[in-house]
Amino acid sequence: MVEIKPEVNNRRATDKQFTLLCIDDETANLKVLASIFKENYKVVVCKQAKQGLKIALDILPDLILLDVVMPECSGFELIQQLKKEPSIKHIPVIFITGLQSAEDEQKGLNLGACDYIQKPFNSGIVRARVNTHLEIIRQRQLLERFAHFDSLTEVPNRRKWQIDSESQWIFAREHQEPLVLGIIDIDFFKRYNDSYGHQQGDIVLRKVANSIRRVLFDVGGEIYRCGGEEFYFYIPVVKGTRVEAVLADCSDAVSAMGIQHMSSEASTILTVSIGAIQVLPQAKYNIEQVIAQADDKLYSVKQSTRNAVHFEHFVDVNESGTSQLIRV
Ligand SMILES: Nc1nc2c(ncn2[C@@H]2O[C@H](COP(=O)(O)OP(=O)(O)OP(=O)(O)O)[C@@H](O)[C@H]2O)c(=O)[nH]1
Repeated sequence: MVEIKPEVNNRRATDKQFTLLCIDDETANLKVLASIFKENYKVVVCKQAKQGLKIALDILPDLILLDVVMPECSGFELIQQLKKEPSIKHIPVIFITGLQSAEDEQKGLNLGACDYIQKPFNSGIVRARVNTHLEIIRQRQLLERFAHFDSLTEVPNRRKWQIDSESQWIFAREHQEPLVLGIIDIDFFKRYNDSYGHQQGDIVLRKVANSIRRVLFDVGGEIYRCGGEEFYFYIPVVKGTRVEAVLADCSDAVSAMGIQHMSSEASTILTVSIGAIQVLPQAKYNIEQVIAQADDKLYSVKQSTRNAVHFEHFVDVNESGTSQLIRV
């Protein structure tokens, strides 16, 4: 059983190991819940409702077990706050409470709880109910994985790009932070397939995607397979992000694998071309316009040497048709 302070920056829950957050003002109840679940799950306990909200935001648990009657903030109040937070509103909440009336149970469920367990509870029943909800979560995560990840390369797909690029865009706009959007394309990949076979081409696609993904991961970015051998990516630009260096690292990560490509005109090894645009998101333009410019940059690489990065700041074409460089 771990009791944690909200300021501690805990690791996020992964789908390998479920994390339960138990919020109850009674230490004895927390001990019982922890003893039931600690063998199979990571259990985080918290004695104060308000702290519970902070912890939930911090660790993103898979499931929350919530008492109702607590000093300073009831479980009914807390669930309403939890459901207002975009990053945690999807997390299932089970009330575990001494309140036994049908009205209270109805209220709890109407507030968005997925289950309502009355105290004193039977350990076996609590375990069974929690396991059922975790199984639903497991299934949902699996479905999301199928829906959002490319099965060949295992990087996120176009559908996920649409979701993530939108939220990155909104975040950057709200925080007035620049964002880089770009496209990566493997050079002479048709010839690679023709020379080394489609199966080998598949292996290379996976290697390329994941080598770049590792580079982007370090700077909070992500790569998406949006076409056969075309990948979109974003990089959030925060203080200290050296965008040119990151883009060069992406290109170098592919070259460093030293994958032989004798029919390429760009090199004797497999290389990529990258077009990228940095933008300070504003309401008057959108992701598609920026990606279109990144595509122009990619096209210009493909028309020249390939195996290179063309990177620029977003150019806004105003109503009079003249271009204007947006300062970022
Ligand atoms: N092995 C494999 N090949 C793919 C897959 N998806 C698309 N491709 C191939 O990627 C190649 C893309 O070819 P082109 O669009 O002509 O581009 P390119 O040969 O890379 O030429 P440039 O982009 O101009 O350097 C095609 O031959 C497709 O068959 C895939 O999932 N696996």
